[in-house]
Amino acid sequence: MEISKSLTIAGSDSGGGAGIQADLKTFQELSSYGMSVITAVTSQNTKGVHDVHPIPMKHIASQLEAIATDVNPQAVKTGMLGDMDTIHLIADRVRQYEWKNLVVDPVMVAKGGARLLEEQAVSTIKQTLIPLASVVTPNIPEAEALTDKQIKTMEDRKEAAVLLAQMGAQTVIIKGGHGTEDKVSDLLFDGEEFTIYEGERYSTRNTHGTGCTFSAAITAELAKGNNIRQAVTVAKEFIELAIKEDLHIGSGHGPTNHWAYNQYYKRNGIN
Ligand SMILES: Nc1ncnc2c1ncn2[C@@H]1O[C@H](COP(=O)(O)OP(=O)(O)OP(=O)(O)O)[C@@H](O)[C@H]1O
Ligand SMILES: Cc1ncc(COP(=O)(O)O)c(N)n1
Repeated sequence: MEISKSLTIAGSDSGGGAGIQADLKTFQELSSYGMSVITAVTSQNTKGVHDVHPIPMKHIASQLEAIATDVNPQAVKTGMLGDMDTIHLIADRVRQYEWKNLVVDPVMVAKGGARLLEEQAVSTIKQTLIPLASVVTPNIPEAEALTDKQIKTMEDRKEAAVLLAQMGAQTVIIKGGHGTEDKVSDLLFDGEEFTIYEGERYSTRNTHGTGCTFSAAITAELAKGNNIRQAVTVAKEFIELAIKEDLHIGSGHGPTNHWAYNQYYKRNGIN
């Protein structure tokens, strides 16, 4: 059996809850071999982002090349990209290396409020990365920034999803973590049909890196050859358990529990 390989192109979170660290933990838990291209090193903990060191463009390019010339991933996700030049470089290399199953998580602002993408680069994501995306996974504020529309109701979310599909994404998932309903609902649009994934909204501060973890789980499942709906079903279960069975690490917004999914199945005697 061929081993599935997943690549994340994102920022490092020294606190271990989001970014590259959340992605690699998720790939590992879902049995996909994880690789990384680091775009920036953040000094970060559960209380916030304290410093950001962007990786020089030349070195981002050489990380991408090192992977492409040896071990090709079956699925790739992007997270924190920082600026326009980095986005252009990544879009260029994804095309050049013919990488398929691109999951674009358009990370813009950290939970604590620090900007992880310069404001002018939002339009670069729209123009260069979304047209290459198999899936784009904005949260509600990111969907508003990408479509220039306020999102209050489910109808607004559907309109935004259609606009994002018109920009070229094959599938759009607008995540509902920032919504105000009692239940949390993620909206999927595949260009034809809408599907709402509704689940319990857990009351916890430990939601640092939920978006990174969710998109990484989709990536790992696509790398294994699953289709998008199968991948989202696993990713929803993975993130729900990771939030529900939280770890209480740090004194701010703690990370999610990346091993909860596998522990749940072990507890229930399923391997
Ligand atoms: N309190 C919660 N209870 C249950 N599920 C949640 C909760 N918060 C978020 N989720 C789920 O987590 C996933 C990520 O959603 P969210 O909207 O929080 O993304 P995000 O804002 O990009 O995350 P982050 O910026 O923390 O990485 C979605 O599947 C969403 O439904
Ligand atoms: C390197 C990196 N990537 C992504 C996030 C977003 O996660 P959150 O919105 O939970 O802070 C982050 N804080 N840091």
